Amino acid sequence: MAEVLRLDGIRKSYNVGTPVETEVLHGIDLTLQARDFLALMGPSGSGKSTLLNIIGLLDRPTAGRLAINGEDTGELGDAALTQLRGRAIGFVFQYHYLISAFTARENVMMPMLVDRGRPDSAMERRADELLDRVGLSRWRNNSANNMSGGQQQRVAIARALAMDPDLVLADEPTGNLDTKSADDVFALMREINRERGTTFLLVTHNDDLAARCDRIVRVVDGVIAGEGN
Ligand SMILES: Nc1ncnc2c1ncn2[C@@H]1O[C@H](COP(=O)(O)OP(=O)(O)OP(=O)(O)O)[C@@H](O)[C@H]1O
Repeated sequence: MAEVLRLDGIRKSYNVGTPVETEVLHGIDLTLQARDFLALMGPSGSGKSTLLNIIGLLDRPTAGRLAINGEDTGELGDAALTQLRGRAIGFVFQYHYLISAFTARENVMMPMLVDRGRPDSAMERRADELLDRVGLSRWRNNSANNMSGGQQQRVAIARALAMDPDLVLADEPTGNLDTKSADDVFALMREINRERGTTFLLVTHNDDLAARCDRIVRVVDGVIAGEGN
């Protein structure tokens, strides 16, 4: 099976070279295969967001090796990292970060615009297909600020899929939703994982949702404290 992500001995310190230098990740090893659906859990301050930022190529580790689709990222410069991030990784956050004055379709087109520069009809078709998939066909011309929290999070999921990523990183994607919307949004991610084989890594504090993932990895004080399912 294809290996999407490999972390070997990832360490991360903040404020390096200052008197308050602190190491918050102390050697993380983790492998994700295509089709994995993994919940990352752990107490507040344990290092989950730090780890997610490193996996998402938004921050670099202080030590250790990170490979995406078999490609070692340690040697890549900033431009190459940005390009790899855009093509291989989709992001869903607790707060959707949609552009509120843009329509649902325009929001979903954003990653394609960043990649290709100017809008074209193929982007529109792709955005419409994705909105159809997340159940929002009829809403494509609505501005994001006229949609419910659950609908906005569905738009954010469609946007995360715009570049057909291998890996979707979701940081408490249902943390801001009522129980029913949270359930629907989780079920949608699960369906997409099964249909497309997209790998998902989900940070959650919700035990019920975690129990519905294939793997649960617990981070405590910057180390992996255990894995179950
Ligand atoms: N930019 C930063 N500079 C210095 N310290 C930081 C920075 N970001 C995070 N930390 C520290 O790193 C540790 C891990 O934080 P992190 O946000 O990764 O934890 P978390 O598990 O995501 O927590 P939560 O569940 O509350 O989001 C904490 O002690 C935090 O204070």
